[in-house]
Amino acid sequence: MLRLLSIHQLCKAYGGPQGRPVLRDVDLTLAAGDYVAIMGESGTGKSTLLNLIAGLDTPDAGRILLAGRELTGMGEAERTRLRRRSMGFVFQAFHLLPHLTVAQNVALPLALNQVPASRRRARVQALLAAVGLAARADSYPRELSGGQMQRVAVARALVHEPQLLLADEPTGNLDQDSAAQVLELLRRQVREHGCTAILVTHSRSAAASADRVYRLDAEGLHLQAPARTP
Ligand SMILES: Nc1ncnc2c1ncn2[C@@H]1O[C@H](COP(=O)(O)OP(=O)(O)OP(=O)(O)O)[C@@H](O)[C@H]1O
Repeated sequence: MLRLLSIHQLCKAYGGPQGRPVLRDVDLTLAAGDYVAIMGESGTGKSTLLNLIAGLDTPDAGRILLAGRELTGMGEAERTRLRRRSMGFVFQAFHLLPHLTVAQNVALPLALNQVPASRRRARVQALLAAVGLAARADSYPRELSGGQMQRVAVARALVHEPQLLLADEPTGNLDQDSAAQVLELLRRQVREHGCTAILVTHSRSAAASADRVYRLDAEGLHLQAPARTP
């Protein structure tokens, strides 16, 4: 099985290496197609870990490899290119651009990756159809419900076929029914795209949608639950 993400002995403190440690000796290995959840008390460093994996921040020690490429050895411009091309993001607060339509929001990663406009249209339509929002392509985010906005965000996160999807508390702003719908959709889409996904969540029911659940605490990242039956 192809090893998609390898994290070795990752350490991060804020205020420099002598500052307050947040992550200590974190290890994680994910195969292509893995869908895992990370839980943990508030402040244990879950978002910090996602930021390091995304290359938005740099660790004090340790290594991160994505499909064999060492992120921790790259300069900022190369990390940005890799992030744009190979990663998709879903956030708690949706982060859709309010002045762009639904279709324009979904097309953003394609534009950033210089996919020709002629090829963007079909791809955006396919993704919007997949998340059940083909009829809302010309709507603006303010005209949608929270659950619909998050479905747009899922389409945007996958439209450029990233290898890795990072979702930080994607159901945190949703009611129970919308949360369940978004999780089901996320899982199905991740499977269909053959993507690897990390879901950070406080919600046990959200975590239960993953194949494995890890817990992050001051000692590191621990596997909490065995793989669920597919
Ligand atoms: N840029 C920063 N500068 C200084 N301290 C920071 C910074 N970002 C996060 N921290 C601190 O690092 C610790 C971990 O924060 P982080 O947001 O990663 O935790 P979390 O597990 O995601 O928390 P939550 O579940 O509440 O979102 C917290 O104590 C936080 O205050």
